[in-house]
Amino acid sequence: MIEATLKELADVEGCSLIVTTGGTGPAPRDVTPEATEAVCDKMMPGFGELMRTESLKVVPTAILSRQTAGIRGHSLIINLPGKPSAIADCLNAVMPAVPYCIDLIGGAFIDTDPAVCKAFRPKK
Ligand SMILES: Nc1ncnc2c1ncn2[C@@H]1O[C@H](COP(=O)(O)OP(=O)(O)OP(=O)(O)O)[C@@H](O)[C@H]1O
Ligand SMILES: Nc1nc2c(c(=O)[nH]1)N[C@H]1C(S)=C(S)[C@@H](COP(=O)(O)O)O[C@H]1N2
Repeated sequence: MIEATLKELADVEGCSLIVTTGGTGPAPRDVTPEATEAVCDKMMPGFGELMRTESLKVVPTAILSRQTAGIRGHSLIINLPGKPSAIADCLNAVMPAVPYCIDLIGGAFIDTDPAVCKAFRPKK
């Protein structure tokens, strides 16, 4: 079901950015990273690495999240944990790199409010 939803958002709805919440832990029902890998053409391990690194500054149990990210067509899929504070910690960590990543995969041009998050695009 997660796989079908991710495919629909990417292929039918044409979403440039898809974020999932929850299901990244070790419990039997936590299968979001598996569903993400199953539908992606290419994995982006740096996202999970950075999100866990930042989350570790907040909670030692950050290592329990298997969150990852990947590319399907012109869509970037990012896994976030289910806890609202974890969502904020993780999105704040990776968001500056998201617009440029979406540029590189041919998605929509993403602008951010610099007061909230300053997008980083390397100078051409
Ligand atoms: N919209 C929300 N508002 C407040 N708290 C939330 C919300 N969504 C989830 N939470 C809390 O965040 C925690 C983890 O969220 P959630 O249960 O969705 O993730 P999960 O990975 O599916 O977890 P589990 O497999 O343990 O059920 C839970 O303690 C839940 O109460
Ligand atoms: N920033 C942050 N990351 C976090 C947490 C948190 O409270 N804050 N909780 C951890 C815990 S306790 C778990 S079990 C994993 C997986 O959470 P999920 O199953 O809701 O995705 O995320 C981890 N990452």
